[in-house]
Amino acid sequence: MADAARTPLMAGNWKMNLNHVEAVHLLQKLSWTLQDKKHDFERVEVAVLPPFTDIRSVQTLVDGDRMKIKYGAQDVSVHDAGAYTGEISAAMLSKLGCTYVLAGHSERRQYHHETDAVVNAKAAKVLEAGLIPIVCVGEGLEIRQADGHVEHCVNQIDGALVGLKADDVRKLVIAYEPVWAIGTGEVATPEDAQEVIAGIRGRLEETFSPSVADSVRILYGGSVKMASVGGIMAQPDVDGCLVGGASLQVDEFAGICRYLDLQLGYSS
Ligand SMILES: O=C(CO)COP(=O)(O)O
Repeated sequence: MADAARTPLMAGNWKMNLNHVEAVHLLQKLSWTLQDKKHDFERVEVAVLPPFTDIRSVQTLVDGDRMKIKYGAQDVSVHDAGAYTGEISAAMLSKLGCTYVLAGHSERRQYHHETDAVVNAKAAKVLEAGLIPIVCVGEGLEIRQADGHVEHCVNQIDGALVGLKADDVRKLVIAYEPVWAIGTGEVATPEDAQEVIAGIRGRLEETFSPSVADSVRILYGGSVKMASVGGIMAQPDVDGCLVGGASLQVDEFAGICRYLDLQLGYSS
């Protein structure tokens, strides 16, 4: 089990799915399901990361129903304001009540050529706006096969966190998502997840301090399902999951959020 001082976080990355009407339906159902099962949000935090166009509707619903589900965005601009057509600033996301913002998801790195320097600039903007970046790292299949996965992810972390203050790093969330496990049904073994996540935590200790390393929540992502979440969460350094496909299915995502209850054999 992960350190009890770090509250587990289950975050659903909806990617480019669900318009704002569908988003409201899914979130309402998720909230009812978790409420019905008396989910303790202090014990396992739950968040959703909808497309930008859904966030205002999500905010209205969360505020109106006083939901304890948190929400955030999948990306952010490195700029503050001005002539940057199509961009969304961290301040705009803050105004919408976001808690989290993904920085450097592998799909952004792959399709939009985001480098570690860009991810670093995005993380800094998110922190400046008082929000929490979820900094994503992960290796492709070739790197894994060449046994370079821990080094690769640790280097990505070095690049993404350069210049950040220890007190800011303490607040952030990191997600380890092996690219070969995203959307493939190919879930990393719990030991695979633990190996890389422990490597990242070790590097945080070296670069910052043991107390910073102990504070940072590090999630696993890649084909997480209700059936696999228990084994992953049993690892000492894994503090939650970043869930893609399964977060679009209410029962599946609610089951992932309720992994502790289901393990303890409470009603399912
Ligand atoms: O990329 C992911 C979450 O950010 C993982 O996606 P899947 O859970 O669909 O593999």
